[in-house]
Amino acid sequence: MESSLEFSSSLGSISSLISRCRTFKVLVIGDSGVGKTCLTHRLCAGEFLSKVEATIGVDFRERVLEVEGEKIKLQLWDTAGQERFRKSMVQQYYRNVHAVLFVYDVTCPASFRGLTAWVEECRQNSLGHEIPRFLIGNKSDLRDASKADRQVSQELALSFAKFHSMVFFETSAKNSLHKIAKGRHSTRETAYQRDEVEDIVSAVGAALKRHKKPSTVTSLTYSGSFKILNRRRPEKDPWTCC
Ligand SMILES: Nc1nc2c(ncn2[C@@H]2O[C@H](COP(=O)(O)OP(=O)(O)OP(=O)(O)O)[C@@H](O)[C@H]2O)c(=O)[nH]1
Repeated sequence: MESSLEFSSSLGSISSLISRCRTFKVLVIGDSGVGKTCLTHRLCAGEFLSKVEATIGVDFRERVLEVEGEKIKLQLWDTAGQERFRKSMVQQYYRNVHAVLFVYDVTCPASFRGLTAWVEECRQNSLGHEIPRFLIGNKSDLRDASKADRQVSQELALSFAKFHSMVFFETSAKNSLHKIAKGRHSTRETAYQRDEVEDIVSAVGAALKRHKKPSTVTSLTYSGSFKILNRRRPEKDPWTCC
């Protein structure tokens, strides 16, 4: 008897958790090859995806997090960067979006210039200015001071972000830990600051927590990824960036 009471009370707490968990659709857009798949995988699974193929249509990934005592679920829509793999789905991408992540590659100025077209696509699909927007410069692990003139500077990205009312982050899906040199002479004394990718998750979560029109989730919370399309993927084009 005691155990069945325990069972029903734990069922009760699970159902209250389910009914209280709000789901937010987060659209991830940017040129092909900037690292949207790797970044969303890192955001949800906490690791770098070493083998990737071009996204066809959309891949979904989910991350549950707690913000100020409330559990919320981010449903990340990892969209295709290549026009031929996205054109039939654009309207679905923009339906009921709660936040947008604009991703570019810091080592590829063309992908930064391409952001203007992504902003325009949002406008054409009637994305309101109240929707939180985040600008993410990915692949910071590939920054090379000797090639600064061929990379996207943080100052330039920051001014773009300010102009478009976006919150700016520079990160790496591969290695987002900041190195801090503690000693002058010893490389072994290198320490690491907190994970930037987690900072992005927290910032998105905090912005969405304040969102006025969330949807309530009706399924169990789940952290992981799943795909909408099950078509065979073609070989990924070689990255032809700057
Ligand atoms: N060094 C480094 N490589 C990365 C990083 N993120 C992604 N990559 C590499 O960049 C390439 C493209 O990554 P994807 O995540 O497939 O790019 P995408 O934007 O999803 O591309 P589409 O699906 O075509 O839109 C792959 O070879 C990744 O291994 C990063 O932070 N650092």
